[in-house]
Amino acid sequence: MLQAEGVWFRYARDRPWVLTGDDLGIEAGEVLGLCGPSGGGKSTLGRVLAGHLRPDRGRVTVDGAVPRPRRAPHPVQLVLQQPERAIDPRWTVRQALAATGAELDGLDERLVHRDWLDRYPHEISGGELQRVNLARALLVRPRYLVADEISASLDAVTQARIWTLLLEHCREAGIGVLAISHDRPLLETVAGRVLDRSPVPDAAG
Ligand SMILES: Nc1ncnc2c1ncn2[C@@H]1O[C@H](COP(=O)(O)OP(=O)(O)OP(=O)(O)O)[C@@H](O)[C@H]1O
Repeated sequence: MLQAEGVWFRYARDRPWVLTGDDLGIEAGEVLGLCGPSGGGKSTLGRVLAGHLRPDRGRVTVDGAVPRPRRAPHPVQLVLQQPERAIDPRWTVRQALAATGAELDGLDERLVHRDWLDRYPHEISGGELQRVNLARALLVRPRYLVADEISASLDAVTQARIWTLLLEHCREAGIGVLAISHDRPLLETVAGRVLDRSPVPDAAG
């Protein structure tokens, strides 16, 4: 299980608290939706869960232990809205995937077609690039995936296609997913349950 236990976080000592004792649990293979207004702290929570930000108080555990990836990839991978920011434009798709250190044998070819491998990011569409971005996160065999607005800039057909492929992969591999979006109908379609995050009232620390 991926668990946040009493997590507090603020970006600096002189900044307000964004997370104030948050608790959250995701079972292996579960898809949990996280909804809420802009600025409510959804992305911040996602980044804390994926180990990109360290909580000021509280902890994040995977199966009861705080992940301490040194050479191994983090068991919680984070994928964001804009794949063009995540993938170096000077690398081909193959190079971007290989940079994870994982064998390309494990590539999910439903997500990434072979004939995209030797193209550069600008030579595939935005939806295709997001599929590469997801495949890259899945290539390192995470236990959990935080999908933060991954389909927000895509048309409805592409959005549905991406979620279908992603959920299929995660179901087969038993990967738990935190789907973050401001789009509640989308979350109700893809997730088994949906949590609402309200903005933090002025929190004392
Ligand atoms: N790098 C940062 N440095 C300082 N403050 C930040 C940083 N990132 C986010 N914040 C602040 O933290 C608060 C929560 O932001 P966050 O991005 O987590 O919310 P969100 O619910 O994901 O919003 P949105 O739906 O607009 O993406 C906001 O007040 C935001 O301004």
